[in-house]
Amino acid sequence: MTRTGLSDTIAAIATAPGSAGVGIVRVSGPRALDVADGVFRGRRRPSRTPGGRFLFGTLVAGDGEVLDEGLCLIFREGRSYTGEDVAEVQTHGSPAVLARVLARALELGARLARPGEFTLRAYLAGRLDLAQAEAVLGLVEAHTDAARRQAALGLSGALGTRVARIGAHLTRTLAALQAMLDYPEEGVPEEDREQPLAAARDELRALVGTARAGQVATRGARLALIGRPNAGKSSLLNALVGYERSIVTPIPGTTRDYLEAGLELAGVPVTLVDTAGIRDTADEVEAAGVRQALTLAGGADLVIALEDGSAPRETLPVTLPPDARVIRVRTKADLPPAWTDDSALAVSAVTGEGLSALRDAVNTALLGDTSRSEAWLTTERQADAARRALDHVEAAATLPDDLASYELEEALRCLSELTGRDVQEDVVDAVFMNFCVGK
Ligand SMILES: Nc1nc2c(c(=O)[nH]1)N(C=O)[C@@H](CNc1ccc(C(=O)N[C@@H](CCC(=O)O)C(=O)O)cc1)CN2
Ligand SMILES: Nc1nc2c(ncn2[C@@H]2O[C@H](COP(=O)(O)OP(=O)(O)OP(=O)(O)O)[C@@H](O)[C@H]2O)c(=O)[nH]1
Ligand SMILES: [Mg+2]
Repeated sequence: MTRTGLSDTIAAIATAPGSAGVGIVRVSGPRALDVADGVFRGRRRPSRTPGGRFLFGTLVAGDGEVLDEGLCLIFREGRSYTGEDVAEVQTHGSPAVLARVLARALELGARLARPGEFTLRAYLAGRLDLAQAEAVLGLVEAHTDAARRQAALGLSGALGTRVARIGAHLTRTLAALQAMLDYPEEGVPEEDREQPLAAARDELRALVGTARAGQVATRGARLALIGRPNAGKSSLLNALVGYERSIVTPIPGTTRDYLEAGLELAGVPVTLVDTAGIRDTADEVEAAGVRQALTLAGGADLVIALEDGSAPRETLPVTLPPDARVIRVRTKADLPPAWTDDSALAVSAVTGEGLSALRDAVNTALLGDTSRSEAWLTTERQADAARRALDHVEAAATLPDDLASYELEEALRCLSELTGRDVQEDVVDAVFMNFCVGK
């Protein structure tokens, strides 16, 4: 479906809807410069202008009415974002102007671009690999610096480089195995096959280990605040977001329905979820809130388990997720402690004590010790391909040479899928489905 009409000339508004300083209509394809000739009037015709130039002039409707003044940028085939002839008409950023310029381009024979079609064309022209195309989408959607950094790394091809390094280890191992099968009497030194295989395995494990951080950085994370009534959950949420989002009273059982608040923690978009205090209760409404709290804890990326530090300790009547997904907090640290526990962070919502240590702990729990300068796996598609590659590599280590070769070839296939050199059309289509029109 995405693959029909790829030699058409396409047009779309490339800037966000609404008023802005400047707005852009982008046209790409074999007739892009003819379309530009029809809508743009300047000292030269776009079709007579070399690539890499821009012209100043007016934008005109079919009946000659001047729509706006603006610029026309000219890119020639082979030296443009899509690889095709491209004309960009840059107007004042008015939705009314942009709508008329686009309408004129369609009148002149362009068709409306499908979502992601400019970037799809760049991919099909070999100007971007699939991981880079995903990074373009990630950049467009990046609302935090952590998301932007990973997308920019992906776009630069850093993920592709990391994957290629693993592929090179696998190819070396395969060559050694092949030599052993072809010339068994000659023998191949142990280090020629064991070492590259171990290197590939270690690097793949590290790469797979970045998937959680990569998805958290791009998609954000949900953090559930869990504890007994009066533990200080709502107060902590308010302290973290910096305003009175949730009702706080000295009465246990204040929060019944859950509520959410968004904030940015260490560059990661975080949704904090305040929940009802967990206890056995005969109150039907409160009991429903308690059940909801347990469900929310189960679905969260990270649970913050709060215990009142100013009162005798009572264990939480719930099974928490594994340690990596829980941060324990002793609340009300401004009051004399009724108990202490080294595994619980002391925090006061009143004085702010411990809040920055809590932010650090959240950051570590979400992003781990993954190096920030290396490219991460940022989509589930990438993570899935890397995990399958790792499975094959781990299988290869335990198998006789001929079967190991097969596993390594499969692993290489998964890696090339990751960067998009060997992917099914429907996988490519699924990636571009998420794009907006104009990208
Ligand atoms: N106005 C505008 N800004 C934009 C884009 C765009 O298309 N238009 N981009 C789009 O998303 C991004 C920039 N990406 C681009 C990537 C390659 C080329 C390009 O024309 N490359 C040619 C020529 C290089 C050169 O002259 O040195 C090439 O690689 O051959 C243009 C934009 C972000 N900013
Ligand atoms: N001194 C002190 N009091 C606190 C602190 N945090 C919460 N409190 C008090 O503890 C009581 C309960 O606080 P909440 O934040 O409503 O507790 P909660 O866990 O949301 O309670 P429920 O919604 O009932 O489950 C209130 O009287 C708060 O003022 C703190 O850090 N220091
Ligand atoms: Mg509350």
